[in-house]
Amino acid sequence: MAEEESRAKMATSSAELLQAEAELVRHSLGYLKSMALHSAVKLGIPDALHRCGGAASLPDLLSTLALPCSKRPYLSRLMKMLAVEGIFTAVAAVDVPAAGEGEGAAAAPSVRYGLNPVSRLLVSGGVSPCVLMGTSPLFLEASLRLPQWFQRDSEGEPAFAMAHGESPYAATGHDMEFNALVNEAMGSDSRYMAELVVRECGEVFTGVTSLVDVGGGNGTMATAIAKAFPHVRCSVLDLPHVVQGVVSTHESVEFAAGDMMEYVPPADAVLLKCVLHNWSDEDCVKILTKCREAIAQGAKAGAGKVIIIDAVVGSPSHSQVLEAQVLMDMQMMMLFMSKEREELNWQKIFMEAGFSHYKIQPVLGMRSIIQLYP
Ligand SMILES: C[S@@+](CC[C@H](N)C(=O)[O-])C[C@H]1O[C@@H](n2cnc3c(N)ncnc32)[C@H](O)[C@@H]1O
Ligand SMILES: COc1cc(O)c2c(=O)c(O)c(-c3ccc(O)c(O)c3)oc2c1
Repeated sequence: MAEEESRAKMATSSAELLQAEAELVRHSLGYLKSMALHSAVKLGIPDALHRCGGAASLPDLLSTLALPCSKRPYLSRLMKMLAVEGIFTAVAAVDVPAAGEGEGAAAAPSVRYGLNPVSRLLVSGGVSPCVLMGTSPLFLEASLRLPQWFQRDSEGEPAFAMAHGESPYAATGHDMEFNALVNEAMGSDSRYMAELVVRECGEVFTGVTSLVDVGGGNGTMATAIAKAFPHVRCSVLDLPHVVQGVVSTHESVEFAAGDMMEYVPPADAVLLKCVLHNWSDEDCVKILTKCREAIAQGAKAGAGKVIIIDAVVGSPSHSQVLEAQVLMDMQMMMLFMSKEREELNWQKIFMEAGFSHYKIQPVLGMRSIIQLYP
């Protein structure tokens, strides 16, 4: 056995072994990337760089952040790591000695850190609440339970519930800080997605006069659709405690309290954004059957459609997109024991719910827009 092992090692070149070791360090310390990103958002670094015109030297950046003197020397380490990971740009600059520093003063090399497309998404108004939710203590504590969760025969109990004694939604019911975090995260994700949907696939709403956003939360997506397409009357269906107290900010957006498992109000089109990935295949069939009944009642015969915004895992154009999809899948498993689905899995659900055909447009990065027809 030992001989076999050493032969296997010899077959692997030293270069490959060293590369493999570096790869393992990257992955085992990968949580430090998440926490460095979390720190950058908490410290307000993307906003600070934005205020500096998009890029700043470390001294300029430090002058806008309220860090204690003892920690100021360490900011360069955080910025260096995040730049290596592609979150910020780092451009070497040469500091010319200030007047009066003397002829002989050496020009000191320095770095200017800047925003790139990734960190620009973290400037206020972007998706930094999603980062804070994904790296929140409640999520991290749940992830620490994963080995125990795999080993324990705990029928139907996700790792989140094993760690906290309740589901994420139950936690939002009494932990106001967590509730605000989840609402801000889902709201920011919807604002950003709505902009892209309107820009990339506005034709989806052609001919639609009424739309119900099922599980539409505080109505961020419905409001964006109503603003972009004034011919669409929108309503949001969500659980009573979610819609209670929500004030509509657009005259053609209404709110209805209800259970999508029981009834979906009639409309030309039904939207489900990031809802089905919380549910089992059987529950998705139930929800989609109610949605099909809603368009059968609300739209002209044969017209009407269900619009799903969710991931379709597999064969994306970028490996980062696949990585994001499988990470979201792990997150769904940890929170709800639900999943992100591949096309064949979706297809089975659509057919069981009585739809005749569907169209997938992979135009939203890790998510797709899927249209279902009766
Ligand atoms: C992951 S959130 C998605 C929210 C929104 N669509 C978005 O993308 O920001 C899922 C939503 O489904 C709602 N929900 C859960 N169970 C529901 C039910 N039985 N009937 C209606 N809505 C429900 C939740 O309250 C929550 O707002
Ligand atoms: C109560 O906690 C929940 C419940 C959910 O149902 C979702 C959910 O559905 C979801 O998409 C996300 C999510 C969206 C975008 C992200 O970048 C991200 O990291 C997570 O988080 C959720 C959190």
